[in-house]
Amino acid sequence: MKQFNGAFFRDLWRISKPYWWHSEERWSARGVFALIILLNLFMVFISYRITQWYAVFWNALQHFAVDAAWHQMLIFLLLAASYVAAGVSQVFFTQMLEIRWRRWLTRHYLDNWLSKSTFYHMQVLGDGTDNPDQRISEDLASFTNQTLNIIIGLLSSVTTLAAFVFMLWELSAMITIPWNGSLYTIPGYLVWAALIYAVFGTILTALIGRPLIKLNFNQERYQADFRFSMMRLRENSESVALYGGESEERHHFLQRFASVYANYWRIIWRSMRLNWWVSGYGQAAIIFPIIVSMPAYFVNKAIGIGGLQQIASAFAQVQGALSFIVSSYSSLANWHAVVDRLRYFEQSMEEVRVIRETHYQIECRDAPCLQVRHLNVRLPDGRELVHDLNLDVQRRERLLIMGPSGGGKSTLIRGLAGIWPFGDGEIGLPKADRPLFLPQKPYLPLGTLREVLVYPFGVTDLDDRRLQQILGLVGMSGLQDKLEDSRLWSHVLSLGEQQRLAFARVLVQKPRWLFLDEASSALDEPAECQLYQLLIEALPETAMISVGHRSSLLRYHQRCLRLQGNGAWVLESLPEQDSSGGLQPAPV
Ligand SMILES: Nc1ncnc2c1ncn2[C@@H]1O[C@H](COP(=O)(O)OP(=O)(O)OP(=O)(O)O)[C@@H](O)[C@H]1O
Repeated sequence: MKQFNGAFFRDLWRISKPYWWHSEERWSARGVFALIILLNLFMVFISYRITQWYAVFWNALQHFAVDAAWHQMLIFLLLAASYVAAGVSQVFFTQMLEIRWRRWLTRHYLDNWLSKSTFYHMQVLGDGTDNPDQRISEDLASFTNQTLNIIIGLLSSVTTLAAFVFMLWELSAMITIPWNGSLYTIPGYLVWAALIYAVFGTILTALIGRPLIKLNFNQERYQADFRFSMMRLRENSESVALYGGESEERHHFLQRFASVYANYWRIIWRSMRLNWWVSGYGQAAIIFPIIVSMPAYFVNKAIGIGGLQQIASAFAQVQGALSFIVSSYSSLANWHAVVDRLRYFEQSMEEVRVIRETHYQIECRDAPCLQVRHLNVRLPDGRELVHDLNLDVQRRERLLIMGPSGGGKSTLIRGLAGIWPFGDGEIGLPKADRPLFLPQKPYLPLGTLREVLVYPFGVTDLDDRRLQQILGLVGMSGLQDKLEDSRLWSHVLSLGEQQRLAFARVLVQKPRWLFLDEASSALDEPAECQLYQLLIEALPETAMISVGHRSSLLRYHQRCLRLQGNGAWVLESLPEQDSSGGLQPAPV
């Protein structure tokens, strides 16, 4: 699997194609890429000239030609300055292309991950992709960086090869090898020597370095798991502190870190073997061309020091290009691992999409009110939580959903929200109205209190005075002067206070259709009643569908849907509002 075979290149193409083929940036990206290639060609040309320069300069030195040597120094200055300018520009444009590509890919992946609640379905379906956040934040960065560097490196090697093989071939003609009293010339002798040297090196390096691909892949995964476990502690710091679960957590962290540690040792041993080989191979490359040209220098004196220098330099270029894979094996291994991880991530998003399309058969359509027809809600294993539900909820109407714990109330709400992928039937809602769903644990985004209040729609026509008034109404007057404060609100506020903020959100956004999934469960009964009363008075047009356990909620609703947990359900209408709380529901 971990080979640079057709499957790898197909994956690489699949990840790269949208940007280079379809994106709105494709032309500018191609233009910058072409510029990088041109700069590269220019650099190869300069290298070629410098290699020729070696011969002239060293021969001038050998013959004590002072003027010629100084003249060559000047030429070298010009060549070196051009090389440096081209090199710096090439790095600049490569980095520019890299960050632009990364920006585009990040948006693209975020769109796919966030669209149609894919992030949620990946979690619900227990999909195997670990740490999607890391895929998007880190792997995309490595992918763009490594892909560009490796491809540009490869192109550079090919052009270098093309230029220097020719030179080396010509230089080979100068080398004659004495054998059995005669002198022999082998056409392309130096090219063959470089080829054998590089192929031999590449094969051995591939053999020694191949396990690094899997090891690097695992290392990233273990590190992400380790980091994720600590992130969970941060999120649940209070609960862990209250449970006194520190030693258990510590044990858990160290267990995860043990995998990081053990795998890293494997990488160290494997890298050490590889480094022995790569370093030795690199050192030998300095002396190897001199050894193969020695007969020409010592035996038949066909070349001077200049020729020897030129051969060494040209050989180094050819061998360097041929052994591109040799010198960058570990980055190729990393690259492979990054491409694999992105492919798994894409594949998981795709699988979730397919499951959603095959299992999710709830048709959502436009309707004058909430209309539920033949709705079946199931668990992933096929067990039915709600069977053949038929129900209409009109504007201004309020429905309470009750039932045993684990009976499927929240799952039904998820189904009504269109995010639960297992079920079929029909749900109608007025398309123009944006329903608001309040879960039991309100989500408070990072940002100012104002941003928390206007989440998720982001805008409000209400001024500060009205927002402060709303905060007062939901019993959060202590926050009235903190609209611009940016804090980790979910950590600062108690669950009850967070639920009060969620009610404030309802008053800010005034939805026509409001779904409350135990949205007041952390409040005491009087506070819960007060908030319900407030909503009913402030939003008389709004239809409310609540999930709750407390019978005190019955008085705020006109009907009650009781789920039995085995698919069966009963719809009851409730007597008119009774402030005494003594309600006796009557079956419909
Ligand atoms: N992602 C999931 N995969 C498998 N089963 C699930 C998943 N989510 C929920 N369930 C199961 O679905 C059943 C109904 O869960 P749900 O949260 O809807 O119950 P509930 O009636 O809202 O319970 P409670 O009153 O305790 O909040 C439970 O048995 C639960 O374990």
